[in-house]
Amino acid sequence: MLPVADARARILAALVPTAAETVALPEAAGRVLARPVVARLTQPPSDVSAMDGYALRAADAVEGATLAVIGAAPAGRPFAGLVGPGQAVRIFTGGVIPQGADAVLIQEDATPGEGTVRVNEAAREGRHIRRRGLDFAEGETVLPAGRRLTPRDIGLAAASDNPWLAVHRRPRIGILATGDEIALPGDPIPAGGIVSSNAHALAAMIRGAGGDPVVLPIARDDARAIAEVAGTAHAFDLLVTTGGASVGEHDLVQKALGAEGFELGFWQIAMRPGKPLIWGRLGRTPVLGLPGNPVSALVCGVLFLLPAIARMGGLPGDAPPTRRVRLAVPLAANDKRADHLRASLSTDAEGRLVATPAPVQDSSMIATLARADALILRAPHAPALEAGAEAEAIVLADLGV
Ligand SMILES: Nc1nc2c(c(=O)[nH]1)N[C@H]1C(S)=C(S)[C@@H](COP(=O)(O)OP(=O)(O)OC[C@H]3O[C@@H](n4cnc5c(N)ncnc54)[C@H](O)[C@@H]3O)O[C@H]1N2
Ligand code: MOO
Repeated sequence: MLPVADARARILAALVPTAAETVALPEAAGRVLARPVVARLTQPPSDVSAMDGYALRAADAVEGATLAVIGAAPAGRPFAGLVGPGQAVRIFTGGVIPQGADAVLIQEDATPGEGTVRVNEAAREGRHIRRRGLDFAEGETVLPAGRRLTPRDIGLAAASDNPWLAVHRRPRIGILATGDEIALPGDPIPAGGIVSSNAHALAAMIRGAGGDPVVLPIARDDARAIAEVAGTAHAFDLLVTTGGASVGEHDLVQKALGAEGFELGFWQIAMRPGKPLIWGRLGRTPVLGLPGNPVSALVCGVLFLLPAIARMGGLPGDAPPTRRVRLAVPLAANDKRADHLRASLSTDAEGRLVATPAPVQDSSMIATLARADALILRAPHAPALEAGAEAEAIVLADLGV
């Protein structure tokens, strides 16, 4: 059985980022840049005033002086003339500093007269002037490739006059749920059957992580039904299956896809839940075979599918971030499989996170997973821990899961 980190490294090594597509700015938030964004202009384009007041020569602006006001420079309407000795131009925030002026006297420090202004406080050279190019210059790379675009980045792309951006295409991911016993929510449920939750939960996880999920019709537990989807695999950047990953006679995913040319990368991870995870390739399409148990499928989604989507979307695809928590109860020593205990979080009097594991950790219990805030990580053979001891945990809300 493969360690979790090795499995993730092998999955990430086999994936490549999707090609670039061009999208308009309103579509670009949350997408990952495939090419850098280069400023198409200099910002600000000229020296401009940072305040409402008077543009003048600092040498003239001594306390008590009266200057002639020879014009105005509102934002967007520069004053064409020259500011000479003893002169000033009325200026407003964002207005271009007229030639000859080297300071701005704010209006709170001035008294306007008839075509004049009295200086009540001396102005310093350069004061309240934003220099040309203060923010960025034409030709400068303002956003690097590989960056997930924040709303602030969208503002910068707009300010630098880039209405279209090259971003990685959303990875298109097929989801195939398998099993004779499963039915879609709302459909008739066969005797002894259950309603499929995995495909819906995985689709939501994929969409939230920036992928484009396609839920395929449920495949029955016979080799022909599963093999049928092999024909559609080429349409996807990744095919995710759930169920049929384990060792029973009805666990057919490897066998059925094998007849269609499936090449196994690895199978079985030293982890709980999620041991029977399958990784391989069908033609050019990578295949991630998740276990059928809902908690196993979704924990594997957090540990392997989210990094895979990040990698295909143009990001590095790191391990999920963890935080240090304190245990509310003691934990027994762990066995040889890395464990991921579903836990609720609270905050103690010192503001530290405290984790309480659910009393029953069965991998079929979707309600327990839905109510959990975190997965407490237990390394293989981790020793027993006292209540109050520290542990690492994945906080599910950190991942939007
Ligand atoms: N003898 C052994 N038995 C099992 C082993 C093992 O090592 N030796 N591994 C166990 C572990 S661990 C897991 S996890 C499960 C995973 O098995 P499969 O991936 O083959 O999943 P299924 O048998 O198809 O289903 C398991 C369970 O999950 C339910 N299921 C399936 N699909 C869905 C769905 N789309 N939505 C909700 N629930 C689903 C299914 O009804 C079963 O109850 O194997 C253990 N067995
Ligand atoms: O690993 Mo299974 O996922 O323990 O139920």
